[in-house]
Amino acid sequence: MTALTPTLQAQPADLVLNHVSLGYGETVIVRDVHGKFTEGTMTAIVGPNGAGKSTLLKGLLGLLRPLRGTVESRHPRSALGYLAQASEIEPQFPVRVEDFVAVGLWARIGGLRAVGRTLARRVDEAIVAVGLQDQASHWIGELSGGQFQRMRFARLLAQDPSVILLDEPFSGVDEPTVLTLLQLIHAWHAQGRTVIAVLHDRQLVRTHFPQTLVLAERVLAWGDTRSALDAQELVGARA
Ligand SMILES: Nc1ncnc2c1ncn2[C@@H]1O[C@H](COP(=O)(O)OP(=O)(O)OP(=O)(O)O)[C@@H](O)[C@H]1O
Repeated sequence: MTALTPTLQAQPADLVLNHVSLGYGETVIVRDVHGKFTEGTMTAIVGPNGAGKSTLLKGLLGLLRPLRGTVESRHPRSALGYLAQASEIEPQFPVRVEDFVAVGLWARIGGLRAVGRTLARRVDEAIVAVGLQDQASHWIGELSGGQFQRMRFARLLAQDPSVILLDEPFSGVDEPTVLTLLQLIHAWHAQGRTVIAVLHDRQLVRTHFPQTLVLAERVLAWGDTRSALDAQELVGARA
């Protein structure tokens, strides 16, 4: 992707929600969300525990079909990068770091195709970008918690998605790793990619995320971070 400084109003919407309600079975968890995520924006989703933040991400990704309303994506699923809250893989699974990261390519090339030299280089670069070059051939079970999260970010880098959805990416992660991962997120943003992250740390949101969506079953506020968090405080819903 080319670097750009987006004039947000002029950018197309990557994801559009039309009065979307989401839930499980008969139970509605997220109600009547209406709005859009514009290309190149960097949005935090905050709200109390159980507010439906992870559920909203799953709706945006198409992993959960809306109970009401529609979600429109400008991109195929393969161009949406997703970091789930819990790891999607058991840490003791016998796979090496470089192979785990290479799975990020599958979304784009298909799992059974040979990885050519250019793509193999992309995996190497992703591993270096997160500082795991010395662990590339290690089993994933040998990594610390912070290294494991760096590896999951490297897989997203290898995937090269246009829109990145992160569910509590810093939870349980050491401070140096948080700084490294924040740098990667800012680099994605500077490249014009769209970033959406569920976060709990309000100070981190204020410092790093220009846009915020406050969710407590419904959207309480959605806009520039300062106004959204101020509105949240007014209605008394703490992140
Ligand atoms: N697969 C599921 N089946 C049934 N209920 C679910 C499922 N996943 C989540 N829920 C329920 O939906 C509600 C919202 O969960 P969700 O994880 O979306 O909230 P959240 O805002 O991300 O919470 P937290 O900040 O605690 O991670 C919770 O009551 C949860 O128990």
